[in-house]
Amino acid sequence: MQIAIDGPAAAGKSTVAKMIADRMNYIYIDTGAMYRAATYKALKEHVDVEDGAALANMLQHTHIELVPDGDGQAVLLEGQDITEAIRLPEVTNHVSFVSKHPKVREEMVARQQEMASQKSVVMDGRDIGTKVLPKAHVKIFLRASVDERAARRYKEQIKKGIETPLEALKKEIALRDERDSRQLGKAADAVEIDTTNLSIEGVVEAIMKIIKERAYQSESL
Ligand SMILES: Nc1ncnc2c1ncn2[C@@H]1O[C@H](COP(=O)(O)OP(=O)(O)O)[C@@H](O)[C@H]1O
Ligand SMILES: Nc1ccn([C@@H]2O[C@H](COP(=O)(O)OP(=O)(O)O)[C@@H](O)[C@H]2O)c(=O)n1
Repeated sequence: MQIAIDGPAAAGKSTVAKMIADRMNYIYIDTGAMYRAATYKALKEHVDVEDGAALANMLQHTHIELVPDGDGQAVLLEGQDITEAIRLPEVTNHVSFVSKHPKVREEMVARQQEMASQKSVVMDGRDIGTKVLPKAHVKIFLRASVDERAARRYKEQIKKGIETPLEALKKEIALRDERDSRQLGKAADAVEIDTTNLSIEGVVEAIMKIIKERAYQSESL
């Protein structure tokens, strides 16, 4: 069983994907964390984020692991825990440059498909329903207005003790939407959910309903 959840930054993908994985007892795979881990390493090793060949070469010697950790998921790079570090603004502001290179995407997509071949998964990202798991049983595309997404990030950062002005977050999200526009895709058979005015529980319930409907449809075939 494969569940694909795509959408732009701060639409709520990882929050609901984790909750769905928990309820279904499936593995959760955060593909954004993999692109973030690659970006973290490129910045650390001074690999030019505009050089696709150099990045692809770097990836050949890069071991990224996603390990279940309590409610969430730890990210290990060559065994080192970089879970927190990959959320820092320096990584966030460079990740779209790394993820735009076709050679980088090819390698990441292959790794993600391999991860999904072993077990039932809920995978979130930008191209899961279109490229990584085109045969996913359930495909969801989450949207929310830029204002709402910026407000969500703002609250999240305040909780972490970081105070970035709301306007700056709004600009950052709008810029990343633009830079990610080629990576982000809504599959023709994806169900779109606008989460702007929905609670987290509301989104989870809507997705659970779709999963149950799909399961019922396949049983009655
Ligand atoms: N429907 C929602 N209503 C309010 N806040 C939400 C909703 N969905 C997610 N959030 C909050 O918004 C923030 C960004 O969500 P996240 O799941 O990290 O988004 P994404 O994975 O799409 O970038 C988190 O702090 C999360 O708790
Ligand atoms: N399947 C994916 C997932 C993420 N990405 C890239 O990785 C970045 C970080 O993804 P993310 O899901 O962690 O970002 P947030 O939406 O959580 O801020 C995105 O801005 C994309 O550039 C991608 O290209 N393809």
